[in-house]
Amino acid sequence: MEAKAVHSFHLSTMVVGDKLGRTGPSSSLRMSSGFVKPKKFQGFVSHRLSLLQRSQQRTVPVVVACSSYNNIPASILETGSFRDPLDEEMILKSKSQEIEPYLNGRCIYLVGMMGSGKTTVGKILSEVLSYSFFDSDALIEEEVDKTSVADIFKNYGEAFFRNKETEILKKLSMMRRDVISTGGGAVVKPTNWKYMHKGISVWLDVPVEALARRITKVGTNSRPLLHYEAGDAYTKTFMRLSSLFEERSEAHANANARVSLENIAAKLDQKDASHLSPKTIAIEALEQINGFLKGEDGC
Ligand SMILES: Nc1ncnc2c1ncn2[C@@H]1O[C@H](COP(=O)(O)OP(=O)(O)O)[C@@H](O)[C@H]1O
Ligand SMILES: O=C(O)C1=C[C@@H](OP(=O)(O)O)[C@@H](O)[C@H](O)C1
Repeated sequence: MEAKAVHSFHLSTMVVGDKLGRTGPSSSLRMSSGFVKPKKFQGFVSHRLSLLQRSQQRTVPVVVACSSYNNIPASILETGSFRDPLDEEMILKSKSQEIEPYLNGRCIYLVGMMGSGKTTVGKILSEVLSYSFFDSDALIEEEVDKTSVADIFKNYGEAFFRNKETEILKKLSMMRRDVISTGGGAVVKPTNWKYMHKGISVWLDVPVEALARRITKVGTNSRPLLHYEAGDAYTKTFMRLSSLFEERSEAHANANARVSLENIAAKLDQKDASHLSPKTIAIEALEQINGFLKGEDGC
């Protein structure tokens, strides 16, 4: 998780978390103007639940259109080149408009290894879908008296953190219209899947080399599971991530949709998956979600 930008969304709350380079309490819950800031996550949950009850009175039929890319020039579709930022914006808008009604308000859970871009891509998705964005690590930090994930691991142990993670996912599973960046280890517990399957889960599948490069660049302060190996920063991060990736590969496959950076690079005729922009990855996520929705609808 790394969340540096502060966005405000139309609904009610948004989490701002920045685990990297934080020294003290690391995140806060923000309410848009007109609402009283709750002390705890519980406050925002009850507020969101009342919104949910109101919104449930209006339901959208789940019918998925099998046609796609209505507003996108054929030249872009043929080349598959998303490099021009304006093209990327246009495709993001078009694809999100296409799937938004068929999501029927369901939340999107981003799962994947540490550093896979769940926070970065999650924020892009939440903006284009007009969803709220939540980071489950930041919510846990808020609940544990604004204690950083690293300090929660140090002071209370991993099991305590994992229980909090499950509690948070349970609460989030009652929400609608949220994009949720989960912690990398959330995939391991079957109970967490029970909650995440209330929405649509998307696995960001990033090669371990790219993960290790990203994390080495920003440091491992906020990622306590990477604190144990010996050696130079890249090698120890790579080694630890490789074994975690191995342990979690089956669990990742529970996700409804998979966004493989290697597949995107192949589609775009690019050699290196690590140069794909977050928006290009978000576009692929919308495409894979669309594929999942079509499958649900029998298209
Ligand atoms: N597509 C990308 N290309 C390069 N760097 C990226 C990309 N996506 C994310 N990053 C960087 O990788 C780091 C981890 O990203 P983040 O979104 O916090 O991952 P996660 O939430 O999965 O842990 C951040 O420094 C972020 O800026
Ligand atoms: O992979 C993991 O087990 C973890 C990933 C972290 O989240 P990010 O994936 O957001 O870094 C955080 O939940 C914690 O350090 C444990």
